[in-house]
Amino acid sequence: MIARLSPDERKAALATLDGWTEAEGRDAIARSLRFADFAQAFAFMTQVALAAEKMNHHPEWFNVWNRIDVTLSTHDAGGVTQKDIDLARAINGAASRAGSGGTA
Ligand SMILES: C[C@H](O)[C@H](O)[C@H]1CNC2=NC(N)=NC(=O)C2=N1
Repeated sequence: MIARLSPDERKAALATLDGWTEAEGRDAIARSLRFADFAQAFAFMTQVALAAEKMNHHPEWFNVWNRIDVTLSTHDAGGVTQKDIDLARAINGAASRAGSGGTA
């Protein structure tokens, strides 16, 4: 089973991930994104869903209209692992392609 990152490792990884922060009250990382409208937000979610399936690593997310709140943690490990960092990087790539670099 993949190991959780240490607090220092997690901090170092977050420093390379625009828009991501430590989640409140749990061993997870989080980012909020805002798009032009719901259609753009949902198109982004579709891209991320395909990448998540490929990686077999899935986000916890909440969407209302043009906003998406994403939280990443590795359930099997009970905290943040390299898989979450990799998925966060894929999410940032999809966000910049979808025209939202902005953190809500
Ligand atoms: C059986 C399946 O491979 C596992 O449940 C995968 C699926 N996607 C996952 N996603 C996340 N975020 N954490 C996991 O531990 C995880 N495990």
